[in-house]
Amino acid sequence: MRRRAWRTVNAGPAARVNIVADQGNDAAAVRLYRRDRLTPGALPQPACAQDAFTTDDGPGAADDMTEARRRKFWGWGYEDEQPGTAEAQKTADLIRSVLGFGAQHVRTPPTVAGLDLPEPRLAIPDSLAPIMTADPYQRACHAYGKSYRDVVRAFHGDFPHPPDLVAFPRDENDITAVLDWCQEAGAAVIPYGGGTSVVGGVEPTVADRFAGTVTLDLGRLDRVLDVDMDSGSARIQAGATLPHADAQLRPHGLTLRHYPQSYELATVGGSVVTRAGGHYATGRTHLDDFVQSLRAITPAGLWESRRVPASGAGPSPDRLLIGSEGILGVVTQAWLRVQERPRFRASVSLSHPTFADGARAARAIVRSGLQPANCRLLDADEARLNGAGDGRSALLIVGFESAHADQEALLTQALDCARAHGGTPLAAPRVSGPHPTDGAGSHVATGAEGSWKDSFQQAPYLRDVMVAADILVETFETAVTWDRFEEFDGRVHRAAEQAAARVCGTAAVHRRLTHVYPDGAAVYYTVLAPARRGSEVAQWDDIKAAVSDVIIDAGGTITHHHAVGRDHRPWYDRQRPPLFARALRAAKRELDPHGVLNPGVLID
Ligand SMILES: Cc1cc2nc3c(=O)[nH]c(=O)nc-3n(C[C@H](O)[C@H](O)[C@H](O)COP(=O)(O)OP(=O)(O)OC[C@H]3O[C@@H](n4cnc5c(N)ncnc54)[C@H](O)[C@@H]3O)c2cc1C
Repeated sequence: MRRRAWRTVNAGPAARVNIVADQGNDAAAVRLYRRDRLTPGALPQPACAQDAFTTDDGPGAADDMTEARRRKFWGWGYEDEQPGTAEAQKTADLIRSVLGFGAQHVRTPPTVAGLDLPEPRLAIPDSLAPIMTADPYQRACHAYGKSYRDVVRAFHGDFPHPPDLVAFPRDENDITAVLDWCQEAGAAVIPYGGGTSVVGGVEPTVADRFAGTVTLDLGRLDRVLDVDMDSGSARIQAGATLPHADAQLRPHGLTLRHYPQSYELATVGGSVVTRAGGHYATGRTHLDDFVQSLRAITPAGLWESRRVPASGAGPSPDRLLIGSEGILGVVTQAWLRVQERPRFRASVSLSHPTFADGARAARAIVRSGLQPANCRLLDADEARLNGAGDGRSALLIVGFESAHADQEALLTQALDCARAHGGTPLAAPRVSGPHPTDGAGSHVATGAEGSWKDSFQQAPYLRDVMVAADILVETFETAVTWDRFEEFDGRVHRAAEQAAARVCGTAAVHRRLTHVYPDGAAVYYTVLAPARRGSEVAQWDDIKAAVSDVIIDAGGTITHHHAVGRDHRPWYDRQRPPLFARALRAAKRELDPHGVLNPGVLID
């Protein structure tokens, strides 16, 4: 007999968290979502920690944060979204009932007052006092990215190397001034966008030769500066969060349509330099393809590329900065290709007997020339955990969208491909449009598709609760060509299951295809296991090393969209051609002669 329990939790003035537990005999799902937010494009600009600064702020302004909406310094989202202990306990109990492991009692998160941060090794120079701070909250906030190992360490109050200072430049002159001062002072500079890196990209762990570290938070550079309606492009400052960029494009009927799972907090600049992948399964989904031209401040001066729709003039300057992860320069603005808001949509969800069957269907769809906006395959366990299946079959979600044309015929074609590979539609296809350009009354995901979408958007919030409940939850991702796909996926999945079971005693490893290409696919694995309090990072590092070795040995990439940072270095070093590493080092020497920009990332 199925039981459905609704619980509503007030988690703060702006947050109402609804927890849905949908439990059957052998199937259970936990979903946690906030209805008032998380609709891409409709989000208000989140006031960031750094928004407390205005251009009129004087020295030490960071200490006065009372009016600002502050990000959690240890986890995902904002302080006012953090549920109280009783509410977190209820959520944790539900999760434990689904997974079968987790602590009986959740731990309470740390407070800034309880932190024992090392003293800053650098003193703020008078010239930079209006934009720099050594405030403990800001230092803690900028000490880590948002991977599991980051959240765990922050949750434990473990902050051995926060940045000594945090700078909030107001313009490019400020960036130049910070870079100049850091070169003189022998300090390393860590460019910082939304801080959502999951690969140690913003963690200020640098060699002893540096006198200290300064994190350069781009959050004040957050405007859409120009919109070119004729060419369908916009000039956007690097520090704009993706929702804030979208909110500024919306009055023009435009959108970035770049939706990483970290959409809420990630920035335009951070996405460009990490070669981020949005969750459009095909077509234009990588930031690489959005970029028309870039502007950056390097320690050696200004870098700006010419804005043209395409060019055959030698190696692309933009391609050197895209993916440079803050080691070559600080990207300050980008001309990006933007899109008209979609008005027509069509989608369907299908069950497939196995993950491999579903993958063959996805391959057939993209090989036939179709470019669905969504073509996401969840294995049976992943579907169940997301409340989108009973754990017996894989789930394929296919969706099309367009600003101009009805999508029904394309969906029918995709449906035929999927059926030919054992797919069974779970419900009648949904076709809608034309919707108004403001998105009102548009296609709302329902059924399995809706369940998956809710879970997808809420995953980072849920992870904070899992950390408090001693549940290890982390993901890794890769990509491989179709000719090797099934063997590769089998090897990696087995390696993850074995490593997680060896390290944690028991574990669940789920996977999904996040992106499908005519020549291959990106696979994304989620590991859930009981964590040993105090050993979580060692546990994860052990599992991660085992699976990363297999990924590289089996011919995959160490990352499809999470970037390299510091954490992926050992495997990236094996993946890239040695001569390329030398060429990259030479470029860095030219642009950053003192090597102050993000040392340890990508190269030494
Ligand atoms: C829950 C979760 C889900 C995620 N989902 C996705 C996903 O779906 N797709 C995806 O691609 N990634 C995903 N990520 C990873 C992360 O969100 C991306 O790498 C994102 O692009 C980082 O953007 P950011 O603004 O937060 O950059 P940050 O984390 O601040 O920085 C990332 C790197 O870029 C550098 N940097 C930042 N801004 C600049 C700048 N202006 N100039 C020069 N260097 C800069 C930093 O030094 C660092 O090395 C996810 C992360 C989390 C926590």
